[in-house]
Amino acid sequence: MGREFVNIFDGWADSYDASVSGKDPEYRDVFNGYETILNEVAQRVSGTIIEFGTGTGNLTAKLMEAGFSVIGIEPNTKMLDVTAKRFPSIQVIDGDLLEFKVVNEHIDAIVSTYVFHHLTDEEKGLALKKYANLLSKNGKVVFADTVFLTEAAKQAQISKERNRGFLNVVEDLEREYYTTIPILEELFTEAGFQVEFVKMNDYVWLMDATKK
Ligand SMILES: C[S@@+](CC[C@H](N)C(=O)[O-])C[C@H]1O[C@@H](n2cnc3c(N)ncnc32)[C@H](O)[C@@H]1O
Repeated sequence: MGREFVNIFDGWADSYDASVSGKDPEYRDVFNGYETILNEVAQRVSGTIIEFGTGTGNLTAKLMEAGFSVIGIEPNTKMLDVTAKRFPSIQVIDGDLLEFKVVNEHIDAIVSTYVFHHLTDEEKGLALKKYANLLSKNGKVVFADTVFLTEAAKQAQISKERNRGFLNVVEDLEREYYTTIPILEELFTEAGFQVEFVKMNDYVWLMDATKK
């Protein structure tokens, strides 16, 4: 479940770091302030952390630099290999946002950047309930991802990208499950979290949730 987009990353593993550093004009706005976004996520957590969708390990690096204990979970074999080779001292295991096995660990926080939109809204709700069961009171979920204020704002952004010929971004926005702040607020609250949202760029919002 939630793995329908995993193969797309086979073709992106080698060029992903060029995209996040702004070399792909189509994705420049999506990754605007990428380093700040990763730092902001890392600053809001501590302890033993599950990171979903490690990709090439850029958020993992921030968490490791801060001295945290990281368990990486990544469904794409190529991406998993990149993170595992970059950080041989940590566990990077095959799994996804919904299906993962973490044995005998006390988990303080769950993080991800540019990943949560791979789940439908229904799956997002199931995943958040699963995370709530794994965390103790005051445990944290901190995600950063493309989110829109409203469905109308999403459609306006798709039109803007179509008008400037950024058809890869249009395809991405129409293919995957980019959702809205009110829907996410409801899903986090229903799962037992208190959540706040912080706008990071034209696409990305940070979701900082604390288990009640
Ligand atoms: C856009 S990349 C983000 C990588 C990294 N987190 C970053 O911020 O640079 C998305 C990552 O999520 C992974 N992914 C795709 N579907 C997933 C799922 N259902 N659960 C967890 N990770 C998933 C992809 O394989 C890819 O490594």
